[in-house]
Amino acid sequence: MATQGQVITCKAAVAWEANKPLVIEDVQVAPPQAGEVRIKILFTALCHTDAYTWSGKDPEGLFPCILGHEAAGIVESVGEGVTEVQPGDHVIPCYQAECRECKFCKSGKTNLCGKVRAATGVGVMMNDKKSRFSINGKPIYHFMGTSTFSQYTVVHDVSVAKVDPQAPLEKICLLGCGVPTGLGAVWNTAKVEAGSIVAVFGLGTVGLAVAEGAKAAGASRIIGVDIDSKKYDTAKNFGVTEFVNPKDHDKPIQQVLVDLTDGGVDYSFECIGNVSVMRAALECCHKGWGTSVIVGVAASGQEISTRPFQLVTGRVWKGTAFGGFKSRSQVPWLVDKYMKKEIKVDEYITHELTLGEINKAFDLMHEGGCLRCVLSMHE
Ligand SMILES: NC(=O)c1ccc[n+]([C@@H]2O[C@H](COP(=O)([O-])OP(=O)(O)OC[C@H]3O[C@@H](n4cnc5c(N)ncnc54)[C@H](O)[C@@H]3O)[C@@H](O)[C@H]2O)c1
Ligand SMILES: N[C@@H](CCC(=O)N[C@@H](CSCO)C(=O)NCC(=O)O)C(=O)O
Ligand SMILES: [Zn+2]
Ligand SMILES: [Zn+2]
Repeated sequence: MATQGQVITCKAAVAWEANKPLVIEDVQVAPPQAGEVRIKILFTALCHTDAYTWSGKDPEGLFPCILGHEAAGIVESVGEGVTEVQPGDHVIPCYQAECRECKFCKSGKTNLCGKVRAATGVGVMMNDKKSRFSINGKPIYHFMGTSTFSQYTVVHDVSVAKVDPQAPLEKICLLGCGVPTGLGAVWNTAKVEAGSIVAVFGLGTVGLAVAEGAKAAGASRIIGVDIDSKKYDTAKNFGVTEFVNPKDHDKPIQQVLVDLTDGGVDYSFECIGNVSVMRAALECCHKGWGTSVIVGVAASGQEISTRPFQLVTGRVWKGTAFGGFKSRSQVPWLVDKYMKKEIKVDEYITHELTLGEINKAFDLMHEGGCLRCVLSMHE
């Protein structure tokens, strides 16, 4: 291939500083080194975690950087020793790696992987602890090991899922984060059983995917909780059977839910990133067995609290990263499920823009009507 082994200059949205508009720059992308893969990103969506890091509240946030972690593309070239993908393969970059060799991967207890996490947390590649992105010699940090707001990116080979080439990349890019997170929170982390009563706090993409997962698991009631009542109409299509707006009640929301459910829900999911809501989500769980899963990402310095008595009396507090899915093994399986129409993806896409319109896309994210906005990277 003509570009193999060469530096590629392409367009990328660079976050120079926290909260300052992203700037479309000509960025130099170095060739992949051993164990690395260079990907032509065709489509990327925006996730609230990109906005979180951009806001400056992420303790791992480094600037200047290239954000983005929910994308799909085609392998352009691979570094030495890469065997599982080759140029031309259709792939989804995975911010949660899966090396299949480390203590985490071999534990059988978690989807977290330890192989490259230290490097991805400080915005560099593991080989030489340097970035593959630069602008006129000035390094630009990677983000979450993916940096998909660039027409080309370099990732570790343990962070690439090879997927069905028939699958539409402009849709399956969503399987890089939000949708699997919600589905997996229900199926892998909570393991919701048929007949369960479920409460979902926050009806954005992640919360709606929780509802979808709970419906598939056979939940008998799926109670959506959101401060925006307009969310209920859409949420019904994803399985939400009842809706509660905390603003319509004088009582604390946990009490409202306990009263509605004869003592509390079997499972609750916090899909917002608000530590007060995390407490409410735990405390609305049924005594003796109710389990609450934290999915939302809260800002640096925020802490959760509750009376220990809540746990002493049998409630369980858990969290989930990427819904507990093993990325390289299970993202292709999720793509296949989408192709068989067993899970929704298209329904979460409310807007489509281009890379050049990325700041507008971030503005849209803060509007109630936006679930996922997909950017076409080469228009
Ligand atoms: N753990 C993971 O692996 C993982 C993966 C993806 C996203 N996330 C996180 O999940 C969270 C949700 O992501 P999203 O894309 O669905 O976000 P979103 O902003 O689209 O959805 C959040 C919803 O919460 C509602 N809300 C806000 N404050 C509320 C309150 N006090 N009470 C009730 N509802 C409230 C909003 O109206 C909105 O509908 C974010 O924090 C994101 O960073 C975590
Ligand atoms: N740097 C952040 C981490 C935030 C966080 O918890 N990220 C989630 C993914 S959010 C995707 O939209 C996650 O999977 N965490 C596990 C991991 O990062 O290994 C902070 O410190 O707040
Ligand atoms: Zn995300
Ligand atoms: Zn591993």
